[in-house]
Amino acid sequence: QRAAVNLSQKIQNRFAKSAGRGNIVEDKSSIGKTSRWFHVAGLWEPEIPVNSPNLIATVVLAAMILAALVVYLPQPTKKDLRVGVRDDELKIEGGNVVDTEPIDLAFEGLTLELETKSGEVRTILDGVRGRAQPGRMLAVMGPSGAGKSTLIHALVGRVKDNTKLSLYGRRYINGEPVSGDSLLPAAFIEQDVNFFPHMTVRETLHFRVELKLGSLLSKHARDKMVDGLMDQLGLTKAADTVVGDAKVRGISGGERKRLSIAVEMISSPSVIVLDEPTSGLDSTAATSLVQTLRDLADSGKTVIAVIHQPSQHVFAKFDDLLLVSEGKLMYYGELHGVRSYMESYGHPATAEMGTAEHILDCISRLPIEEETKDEMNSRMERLIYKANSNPLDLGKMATDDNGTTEFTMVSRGGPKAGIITQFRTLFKRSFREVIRGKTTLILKTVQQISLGVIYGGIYSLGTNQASIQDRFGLLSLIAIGSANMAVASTIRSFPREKAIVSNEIASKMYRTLPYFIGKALSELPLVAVFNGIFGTIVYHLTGLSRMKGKFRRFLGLLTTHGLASEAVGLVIGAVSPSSDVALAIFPAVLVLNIIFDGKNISEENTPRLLRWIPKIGLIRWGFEGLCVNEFDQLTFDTKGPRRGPVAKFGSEALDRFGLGTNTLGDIVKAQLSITVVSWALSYIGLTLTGQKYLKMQSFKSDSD
Ligand SMILES: Nc1ncnc2c1ncn2[C@@H]1O[C@H](COP(=O)(O)OP(=O)(O)OP(=O)(O)O)[C@@H](O)[C@H]1O
Repeated sequence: QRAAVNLSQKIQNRFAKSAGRGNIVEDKSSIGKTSRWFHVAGLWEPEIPVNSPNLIATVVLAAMILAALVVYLPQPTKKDLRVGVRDDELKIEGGNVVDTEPIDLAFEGLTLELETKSGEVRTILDGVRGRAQPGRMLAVMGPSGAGKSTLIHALVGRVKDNTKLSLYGRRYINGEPVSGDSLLPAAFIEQDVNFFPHMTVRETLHFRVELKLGSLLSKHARDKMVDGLMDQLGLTKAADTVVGDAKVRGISGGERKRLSIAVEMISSPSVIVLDEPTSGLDSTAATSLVQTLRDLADSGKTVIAVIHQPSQHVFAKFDDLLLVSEGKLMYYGELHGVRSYMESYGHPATAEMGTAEHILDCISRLPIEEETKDEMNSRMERLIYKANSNPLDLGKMATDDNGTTEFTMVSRGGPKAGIITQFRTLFKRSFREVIRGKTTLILKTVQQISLGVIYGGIYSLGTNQASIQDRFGLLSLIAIGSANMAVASTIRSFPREKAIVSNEIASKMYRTLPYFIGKALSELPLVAVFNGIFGTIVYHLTGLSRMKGKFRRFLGLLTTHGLASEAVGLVIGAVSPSSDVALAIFPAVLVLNIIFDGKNISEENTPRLLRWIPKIGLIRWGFEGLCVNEFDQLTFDTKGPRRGPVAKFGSEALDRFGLGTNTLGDIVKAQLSITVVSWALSYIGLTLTGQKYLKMQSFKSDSD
């Protein structure tokens, strides 16, 4: 008995010490107003001499200002355009975008080298040349891995920046050389274009038209343009169907391809470059899509498309052909001449064999019929030699300076739409996505209700001493559970959205800031609703305190906690290149947050270097807020079952974990600070991780 009394005394002493510790740092009156704010946000620690948290705040603010300056200050125009080719300044006449000037695109010496892990250099493209002209369609064909996709990315200036890659070559537009860092003003349609799945075809086009042409067109003219584009690309039937994705049933594969062309056609670009537009389509859909491209070419556009195993119908719609194999040019010329060309080099096709199939056989390093290995190699060498030595007119203009002066294509200015239109349009899109994801909405509702019922079925809080432990346990689980859910759902969806958004920002449709504000605000109502559902059930079933105002404050605190958690999810998503990376980072972030949630490790025993973590801890502030709200003014029976020392008042119970030194106001401010700083970090992350492209250096031989 004596030992038990001693132990109890020891524990009480320890708690008393812990309660005292809660007051050690707390002479807030001596801290100025601003410092107090930092203190609340966990960014100020008066008694730590090296003020690292404060340093973090300063660095974050400085980085934000720098990022804002980089993004918002007018970018200098590199060099004026010397020829009639325009940048992305659009001209509008009679409510329509005036067709941009036809573009004749020629290229030579396109070479891409990759430094492999062993230090060797692998040549992915090897001096490819060719020409694409207005009113004509150029097909790029070759075996798998030949370099077709790389070639068209290089042509438009979109080979992703990578220190292991070196890109060489020269491009000419209407005979004049363009600089290596020029992004061609071309519609570039990748193989898989991502769209927001819950928007209809019409809404997707409206969104783009509004942001791309902004105030240049009236509402009526914008509607007319959207109808015109749908008509031109055969999308009228699907106008009011949602676009969909792998999970959401939407328009067909062919219609998706058409939509990706339609969104690029808004600014009526002169060049249309497509990476395998027919892949995944049946032969009727493929033929009909290529006919649409044919119509565009006939209207004066320059069309370049990588095609894979085309049917004879599809193949015959092209005018010119560029064949590559192992990164080397195998043929460039008119399409109708290729069969006889191969025949003239000793590779006749049987009558029943399709031309496309035959030429792929001719340019693949695989034996044709009885061919020996040497014969196969000599066939390849002969074709490579001929393709590269045949004279080719690139339409180069004679210039005084031997064509060495390049002109740079730059996109002048920022988005066409004003900042308010950008914000309004982006908010509308985000909100629509949030509320139209019916399956997600239903699942989340069921999830919140069942969680509330589970907690309600387990916990039954009274006012005895044991209920103190139950209260702490329940509130801790609520804080952990709702943070986990909010962060996880944000990082699952955001990286995919980021891919779309980064492209849209890169094409100067809008700025990062209005996107962020629109996204954050659009999610707020749903955070409040779901927390409301869960909070109402759990609050009433478990028997949390019914004192006046506490339930309302409980819901408010859950909402600010949810908001802060979503913001943290956004940072993880913004700095991660993919969902997989984000999901890999997430457990570590969550575990750290749980460890330092305020009750799992005491402040005294926290390694000194890690003491800043609880100050910015998501769960710590959520847990503390819920506890302060619940225990405030609560009294407990001093008899009956108990865990640890007796606490008559709620404040004594709070003291056990060193809680209760911050007011609810302080806690909400801390949660809002976490939210704002997380938004700022995500904004910086998104701005700094924007896509960069490799600059094309002049010919390989020049630089060797
Ligand atoms: N950034 C890169 N890093 C490493 N290898 C690359 C890179 N870009 C291209 N390659 C390699 O270059 C080769 C050509 O790739 P590319 O995608 O251009 O081929 P493709 O002809 O379009 O093939 P497919 O028809 O199968 O799509 C491939 O072997 C690819 O792995």
